[in-house]
Amino acid sequence: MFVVPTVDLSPYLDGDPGGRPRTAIALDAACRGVGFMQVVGHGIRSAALTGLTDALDAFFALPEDDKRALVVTDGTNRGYTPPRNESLSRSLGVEQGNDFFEAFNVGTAADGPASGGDGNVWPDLPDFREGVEAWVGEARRIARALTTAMGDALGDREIFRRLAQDPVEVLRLNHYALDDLPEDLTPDLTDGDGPTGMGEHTDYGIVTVLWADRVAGLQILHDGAWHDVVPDEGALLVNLGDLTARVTGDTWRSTLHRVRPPVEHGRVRRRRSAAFFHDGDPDAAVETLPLPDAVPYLPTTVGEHLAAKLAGSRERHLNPDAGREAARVRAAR
Ligand SMILES: O=C(O)CCC(=O)C(=O)O
Ligand SMILES: [Fe+2]
Repeated sequence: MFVVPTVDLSPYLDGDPGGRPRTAIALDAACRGVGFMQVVGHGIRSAALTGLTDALDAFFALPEDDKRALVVTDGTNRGYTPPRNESLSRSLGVEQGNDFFEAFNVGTAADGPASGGDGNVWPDLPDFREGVEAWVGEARRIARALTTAMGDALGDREIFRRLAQDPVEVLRLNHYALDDLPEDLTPDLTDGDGPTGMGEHTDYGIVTVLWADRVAGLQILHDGAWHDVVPDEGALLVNLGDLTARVTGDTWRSTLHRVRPPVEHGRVRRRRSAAFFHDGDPDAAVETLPLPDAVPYLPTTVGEHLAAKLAGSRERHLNPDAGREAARVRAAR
């Protein structure tokens, strides 16, 4: 049976440091096998989660015009993304229609606008910014603990920290809801088989810390088949991104995933998620470590790699430099 392994991160947070070797071993197994894990022992207080979900609900309930006023056009990965504006599968060089998710992004100065600053825009909603920033603080704390544990598991505690002194970090709030099913999709839809909320992709960075509703929809590719994944009660999902696959020469996996929220009685079931991408410093060099089974990638920098991926998903240029991931998607079709 397919299982997403559980990793207790508390020894790397406020738990007993004596538990670290055990956590590092469990993490290594999860990273080699599935590339996704259920993370428990993260210590996030329920108030922080309520702050996040209240902010998310308030934002996506705004009138369309208010949301569209927060579309950012300077090429940065910020602000509102209306439905059907992106195609995540193009970040892999795979052609597909546009995804129906809508999203809102905030991030750090590391990939902010050329004019300086973090480039964030904020809706005029009480407590929104506080709720989102508090969640970013929690997700960042978890990402740091994870990269320390990942370093331990590879025998070099600082390996990922060296790539992320002042990193690109983006929080994307995702909302999957469709008032009307698009006509061109309706004939194919039976209960349980949804349209593409978010196309198949790998995440771009080092590691992703994902909170999601306990509603089906997230599917991950493992051993050539797509599997539904729902977070365990109180758990966060964590997955590895392409930069980690590059560093480890695919010893650890940047797992393909997609979102197809279920259709119930002819309607898509609403689903929410918040993905925190911990992506590294733009000018950090990314090279494959000499691990026993590593299949080396050509050296690149964090910035060059992210630019190629975002050009695919946002500007619809098929990414020609993602051959290994694209081959896996095609093989599963
Ligand atoms: O909504 C989800 O569960 C996954 C979102 C995701 O994969 C992403 O934002 O990169
Ligand atoms: Fe993702």
